[in-house]
Amino acid sequence: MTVIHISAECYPVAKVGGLADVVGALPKYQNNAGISSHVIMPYYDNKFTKAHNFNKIYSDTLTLANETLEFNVLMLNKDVLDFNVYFIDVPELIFKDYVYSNEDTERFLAFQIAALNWLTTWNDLPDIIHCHDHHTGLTPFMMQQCKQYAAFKNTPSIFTIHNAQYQGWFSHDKVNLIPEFNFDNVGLLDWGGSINPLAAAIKCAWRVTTVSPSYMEELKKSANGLENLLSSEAPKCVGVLNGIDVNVWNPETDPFIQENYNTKTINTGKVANKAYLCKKFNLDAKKPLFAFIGRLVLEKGADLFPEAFKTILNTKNASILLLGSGNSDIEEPLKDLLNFKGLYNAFIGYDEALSHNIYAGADFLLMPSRVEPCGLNQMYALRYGTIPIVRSVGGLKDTVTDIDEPNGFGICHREITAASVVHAVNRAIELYKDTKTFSALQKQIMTIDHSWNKSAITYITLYKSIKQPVND
Ligand SMILES: Nc1ncnc2c1ncn2[C@@H]1O[C@H](COP(=O)(O)OP(=O)(O)O[C@H]2O[C@H](CO)[C@@H](O)[C@H](O)[C@H]2O)[C@@H](O)[C@H]1O
Repeated sequence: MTVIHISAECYPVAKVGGLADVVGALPKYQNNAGISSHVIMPYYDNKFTKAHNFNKIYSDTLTLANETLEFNVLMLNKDVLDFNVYFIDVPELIFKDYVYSNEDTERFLAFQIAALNWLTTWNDLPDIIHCHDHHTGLTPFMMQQCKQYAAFKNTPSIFTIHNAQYQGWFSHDKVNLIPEFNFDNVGLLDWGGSINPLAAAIKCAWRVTTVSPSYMEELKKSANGLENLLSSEAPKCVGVLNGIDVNVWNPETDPFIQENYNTKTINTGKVANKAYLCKKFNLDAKKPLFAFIGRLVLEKGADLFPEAFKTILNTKNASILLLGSGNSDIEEPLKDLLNFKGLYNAFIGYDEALSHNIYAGADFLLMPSRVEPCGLNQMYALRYGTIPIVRSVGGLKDTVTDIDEPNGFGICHREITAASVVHAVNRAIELYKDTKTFSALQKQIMTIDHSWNKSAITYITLYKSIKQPVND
């Protein structure tokens, strides 16, 4: 069975967030499980592509409205990433040093058209086309409806929703960017008067998955306008919990961290990694270290931090370190807290190596998300013996059990308020003081298996079960 993942991001080639981690890991685990799994992604002019050699394996032109654009398909050898990655290079549109921009309608449509144009030239068509998020949301529609892709009418498409907040909306004025299709079916593209790639994918894909079972249920009640669509398409939708790449995220071998450790050496390992972080960021290593890594947006609950952190820092009972960037309304008050010298620090930006050091050196990881389709950070934290403090929502609800529950190992809260974050942190401080329980918990959480092994097989079972679109 040959599966093609189509995605805007893939770690380590281009990463903005968790989408890259999933697309950079799932194909590896699927190949290990015995199928042939590949990735098609845009070619960006970034650090990774500059450092690697590519073979040009195909060249052609594509039509985008009235424009004819050249494109190339470049290939990176399987030995580099443990799976084949094919890069679509449309020099006029995609060859840039960023992943997302405000020309994305044209860029990602050109990407999807080029990918399908190239795939139609394959002698044996892939068995499954697996698309990820709205940037590839028009692919299931084009496979089903566009004359030039008639070859794909019987090829199952899977669409995974990593985040339904972003839908890729654009005006019907731009419908002519999409290759010719029977205009009677234009309604498949529409939701609420705009072309909505996410909605089109939910309507046209043979199966839809979300990245955790709880998120699937939550979307029926809150999906940025797509609630009714998701409820009516429920028979073809299923939640499959993300996994993590336990080779990339392994405290025993992680090349980014200061001292490698395992369950036997965690005590000294944690102390060394925490000492490094505290020295680098001028924090008090004697206090429990709370960290946050992620986008500074409402979705992640980051707006609760200024008030919550101020209350916590005033007690002088904790050190706090934050890594992320996002809305300036949230960034600014977080920068104002820098006057709590020795107790608080923030790195506003993106730094992959630092994120590994934080998972390794922090005692607790904060995730007060309003919405969390799955969340990978809590699973990375567990693997590094860092106790997650989460709001029980989406994938966080599916992966973290509160210490007061049977077999619990994390700290959970329900409310989305600064006070509930403070309350959760105070519970964590109490736990930290009980050194015996705290230390046993650190060891216990490192052994929880969140590798992709199980979910990679769940996806393969899903692929194999698909005989026809659910609505036929
Ligand atoms: N400033 C920074 N510097 C360095 N690294 C940073 C960083 N900010 C974030 N990261 C890293 O980016 C990834 C974030 O992954 P998440 O799954 O938590 O969130 P995201 O919202 O991007 O993903 C969406 O897709 C994923 C995958 O399906 C879902 O798990 C999630 O719920 C959904 O919102 C992690 O690897 C994290 O370490």
